[in-house]
Amino acid sequence: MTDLHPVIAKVTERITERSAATRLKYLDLIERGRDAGTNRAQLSCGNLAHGFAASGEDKAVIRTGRAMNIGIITAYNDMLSAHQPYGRYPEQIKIAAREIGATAQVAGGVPAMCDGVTQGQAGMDLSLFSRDTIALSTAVSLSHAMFEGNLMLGICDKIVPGLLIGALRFGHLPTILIPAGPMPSGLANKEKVRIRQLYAEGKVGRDELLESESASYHGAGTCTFYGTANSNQMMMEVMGLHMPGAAFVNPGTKLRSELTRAATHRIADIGWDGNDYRPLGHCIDEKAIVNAIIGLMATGGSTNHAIHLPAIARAAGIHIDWTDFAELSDVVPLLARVYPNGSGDVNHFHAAGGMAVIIRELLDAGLLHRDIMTVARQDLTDYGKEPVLQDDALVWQDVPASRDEAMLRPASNPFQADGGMKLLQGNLGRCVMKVSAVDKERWTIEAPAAIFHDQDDVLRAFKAGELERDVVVVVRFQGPRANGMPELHKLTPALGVLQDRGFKVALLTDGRMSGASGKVPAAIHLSPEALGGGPIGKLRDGDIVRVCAESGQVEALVDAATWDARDIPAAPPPPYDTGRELFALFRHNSDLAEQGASPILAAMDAELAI
Ligand SMILES: O=C(O)[C@H](O)[C@@H](O)[C@H](O)[C@H](O)COP(=O)(O)O
Ligand code: SF4
Repeated sequence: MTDLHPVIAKVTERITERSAATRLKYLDLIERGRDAGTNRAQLSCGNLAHGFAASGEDKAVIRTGRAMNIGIITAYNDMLSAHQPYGRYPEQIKIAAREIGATAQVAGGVPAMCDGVTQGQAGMDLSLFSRDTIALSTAVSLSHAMFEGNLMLGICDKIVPGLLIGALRFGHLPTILIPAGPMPSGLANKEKVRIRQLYAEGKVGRDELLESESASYHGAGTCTFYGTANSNQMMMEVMGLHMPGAAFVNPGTKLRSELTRAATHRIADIGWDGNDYRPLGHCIDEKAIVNAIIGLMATGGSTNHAIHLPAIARAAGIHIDWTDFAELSDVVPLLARVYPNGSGDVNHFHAAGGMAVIIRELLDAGLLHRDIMTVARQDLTDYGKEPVLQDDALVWQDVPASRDEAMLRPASNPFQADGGMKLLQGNLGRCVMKVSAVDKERWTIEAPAAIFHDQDDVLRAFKAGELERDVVVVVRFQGPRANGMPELHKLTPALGVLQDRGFKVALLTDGRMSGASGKVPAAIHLSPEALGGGPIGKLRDGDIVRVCAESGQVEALVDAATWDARDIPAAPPPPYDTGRELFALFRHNSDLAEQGASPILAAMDAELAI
């Protein structure tokens, strides 16, 4: 067994020191939450009667208060293919709870946006702030204080981060995330993208495009690319917040339902009345957060977590930054190539050994914290195994080696020596670039800027043939305070066409990209954003811009006198319609992407004077 890598130990220690005061305040909060605050013992008879009035066959048990009453937070809706299976989960969970003498009630529902449905549309401007909306909805649900355990049904992009942010403020509760798994593989992602690029070039029509998209996104379950949703699933494994190996088991299978049943039984074992209390606020500590960053680097996970993880950590009193990400990225090898970082999808990844291999390989190489409080019986060791049914019984088995080294490799023979998420900084600010899906010769792009304030204008310029050259496409006023920091993933096919035509192409933005974006170098989350005076606002058409993932540079190659004399152009009008005006409060109070772009945490920290 190899000792923990010294850089991982150093970064963990730095985070722990940086967070000491806020973490202590947080631990005190959850201590009080258990003993004197948010639980049934504090409720009056009237409160309790309201709480169990409609609980039917569970009423007698809930009324006695002698068994765990489990709160279920559900993000069910029919918009996300990933969440559609959750419709029947509460009934399954209630039955499983009764099997062990416990009870379960739906504490509340949270909204969930499908970024695939809103991609490129006005709704995408609500996407990032839907995370904080979910956190607030989780708090409203748990504020009923009727529960001694918390099971959360959420998978996709902003939903898991939002659920964790909200639940962490009730961190005295043992909490398990229950996934529903990926849809079976349909049309290969690479073929889907090929048809998209043909459509962008006008070589196929809308009918053929719709046929291709429908063959790719064809059923219930999470989309099979390795984007933000499946990065969430990976993170829940390396943080020990799922039942081990639950991440990528398909919906509608017996194994899936047995894992849901096991989570329900397990939550009752780890409450404060037992001898194995595992509250969420102790499970998510500095080591678990570092494990999540390491998991992102080892698997080529979504850049969106460079924003969500700082927010999740802050909700637990822990402060991380992009320098932490970059230093961990430098020492964590890339062990998986799942689309867009490779051609296989998450089903192929799981069949190859999936998270069990990733975790065991990283643990054995001293590249993960093993000694974290997980929801399973032991520490993270339990997560280096995969769940299977033996004679219909759920067991966990070793996975000695990858079953497909074309997409999953041992730490002794990685795809890349580092994790591929780079920190870039310079006279334009700080940003991140994921290079695990970018060919090495495109890690440095130096070209004239083409400036846009709207992604649709980029597509209009592309269609008009105005971008047929080496170009750094700059899309600004896309930050959280400007328009809610949408993903600009709709640009990927057009930029991919330009790149395939042999041009040197890069995207530079204070906005975001999808976790599914990939082959075009994109320097994103540029902070400070244009609105409010960020230097990206000083750029002009034709300026030479250099983005370099090797040297970590993002520079405008403009002489200092000219640069200093420039002002920032007027911002576009704030977004209006599709409910976007309702989120003005969030835009006006958001903090930096590197801090989590969270209006609710910014206001909370200000009020707590943290
Ligand atoms: O961060 C992510 O992973 C994306 O937000 C993803 O959830 C979104 O659904 C993409 O838009 C899907 O990709 P397509 O838009 O290419 O289908
Ligand atoms: S992965 Fe993205 S597109 Fe697929 S269901 Fe989740 S949010 Fe929607």
